[in-house]
Amino acid sequence: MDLAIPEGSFVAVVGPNGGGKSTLMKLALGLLRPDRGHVRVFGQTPERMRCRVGYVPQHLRFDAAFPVSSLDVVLMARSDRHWFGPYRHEDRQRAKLALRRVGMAHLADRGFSHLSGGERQRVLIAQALVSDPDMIFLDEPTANVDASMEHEIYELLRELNQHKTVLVVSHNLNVVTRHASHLACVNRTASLERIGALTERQLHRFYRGDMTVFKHGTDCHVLDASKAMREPHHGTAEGQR
Ligand SMILES: Nc1ncnc2c1ncn2[C@@H]1O[C@H](COP(=O)(O)OP(=O)(O)OP(=O)(O)O)[C@@H](O)[C@H]1O
Repeated sequence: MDLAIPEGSFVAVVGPNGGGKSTLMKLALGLLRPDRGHVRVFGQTPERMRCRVGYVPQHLRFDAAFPVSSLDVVLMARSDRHWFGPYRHEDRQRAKLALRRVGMAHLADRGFSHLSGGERQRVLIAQALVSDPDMIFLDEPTANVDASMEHEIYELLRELNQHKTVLVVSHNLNVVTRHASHLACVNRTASLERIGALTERQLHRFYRGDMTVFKHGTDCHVLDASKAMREPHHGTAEGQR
């Protein structure tokens, strides 16, 4: 694949299971090394630029039932700065600020295991934000949350996108196409398109199966379900928002 992510964009990474979405993110983070070719992040190797990239992985990296508070979870992202000794005042201030940015300051002392799925996801986003990265990668951040929390999380990402490049893996095309500026279709290869330029045929090619594309209204986010049922291929060839 040959892919260049424009700075400041909001990229939804889509594609079938096993297509390579998580692998692509891990390559860009320097967690995996490519067998061939090279990856550059802000013109440097991913390892050197890791401090400028925040990451919310697909699966929790620790036991969610472990007795730690929301603040502790966010602070964990600062632990690599000083392996010995307690966190510094600056670390705590940054962690509190990150929790405030995701609307979780009031639950800073609550046990992580006592949070709802959506609240946990927000804390994990705060963890990725604590060092104020220029780019944030999120791997299926709304996999276990309801539609309303999913909407809230995407609104938050859109807000973050005012100052940061955002890459989010999702299987919910209907939601991501409302928020993202670009779609990266990944299925062993990859292509990047502005949302408005993507065609239904391209999506078929990447998913290799049947799928229906809905055209979002430009001034209204509520689909008329009965109309959609009568016109199942509402989005037709252009299939954009
Ligand atoms: N460490 C690894 N070593 C070898 N193969 C791997 C490794 N990690 C993933 N793979 C394989 O690479 C392919 C792509 O996996 P990846 O997790 O990137 O897919 P994905 O698009 O994120 O899938 P999903 O939507 O199911 O999360 C899969 O066939 C997977 O089995």
